[in-house]
Amino acid sequence: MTAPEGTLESFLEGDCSVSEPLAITVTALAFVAETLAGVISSGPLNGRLGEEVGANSDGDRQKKLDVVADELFAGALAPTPVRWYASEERPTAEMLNPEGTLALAIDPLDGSSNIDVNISIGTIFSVFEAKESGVESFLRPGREQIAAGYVVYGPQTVFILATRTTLAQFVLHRGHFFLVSDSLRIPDRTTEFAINASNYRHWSRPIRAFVDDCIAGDEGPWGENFNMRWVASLVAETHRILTRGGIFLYPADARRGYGQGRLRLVYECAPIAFIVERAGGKATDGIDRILDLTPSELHQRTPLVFGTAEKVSQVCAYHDLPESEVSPLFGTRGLFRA
Ligand SMILES: O=P(O)(O)OC[C@H]1O[C@](O)(COP(=O)(O)O)[C@@H](O)[C@@H]1O
Ligand SMILES: [Mg+2]
Ligand SMILES: [Mg+2]
Repeated sequence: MTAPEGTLESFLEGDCSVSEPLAITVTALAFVAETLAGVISSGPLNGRLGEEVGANSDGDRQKKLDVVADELFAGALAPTPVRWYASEERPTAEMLNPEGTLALAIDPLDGSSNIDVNISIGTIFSVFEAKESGVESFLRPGREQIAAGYVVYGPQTVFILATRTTLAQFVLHRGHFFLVSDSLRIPDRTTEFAINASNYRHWSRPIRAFVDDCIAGDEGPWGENFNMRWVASLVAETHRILTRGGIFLYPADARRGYGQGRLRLVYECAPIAFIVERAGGKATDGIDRILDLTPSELHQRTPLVFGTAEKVSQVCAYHDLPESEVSPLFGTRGLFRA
């Protein structure tokens, strides 16, 4: 076994981009992540964690573990410098510590549909300097984040932390998160894409055209074969792309309620975009940079396309193609052929 390089605690102490309030907050998040990892790994021995217990303010069904995770995070963060807490599971931002200087948005449990089937799930978080009100603290462009991260509860429990200057990966081992990498880079080339293909008929023409051209493989304009993955846990897809490259798409589609896709800007897309950019990748809504979008409400959704920079740029280019080029009747998309 490789000797661990140090713990999350020692990393937080030694990294000058981590202020004391941020270090205390991240330590509390890691404490809950460790607790949740234990709860999740016992599965049904802890009762039915995937049981439906209601719906959140956004209309999503809530599973028991969604609620348990939200309460654990809110409880652990209450004595930290977090002034404003915004969660997928709560209608509005809530004040935790009136003296606090930070605002933290969280998807306490990401990938809820995978709870009962023992597939990787996770937590996503985003940190800003707090402003006077909860609304002002979160309804601002994601580029103003001071840190973001995620946890994957999978075969390994992995904690990813991005600050304005660093991106570090830790793995849980015997009660401590150990540093395993501080130089994650998304590979520059990829032939792997991730999208829920069951929605094909609901997509816009540029998205269909891009996916058609990936599926066409070495007979298509890119001249190479692609592989496809869909885990249905954003954290797991992000971690795969951070590790071996790829492109993820959750576009807008024509289904009722999916006009802005499925994923939430404040506590899913913005933190993932912050991490992906730190790793040299790109994150857009298909056209515009995610980190430049200003949300108008806490639970706002946005289409999300992220991963290997070259591929994400190509999706933007498909949106600029003339209608004739993305028409289903157009068999030989000329513009991208070598
Ligand atoms: O079931 P679909 O439509 O493929 O959506 C899967 C997506 O939904 C999510 O589960 C949404 O997150 P939550 O589980 O936190 O609501 C993402 O993790 C995942 O990428
Ligand atoms: Mg989620
Ligand atoms: Mg969730």
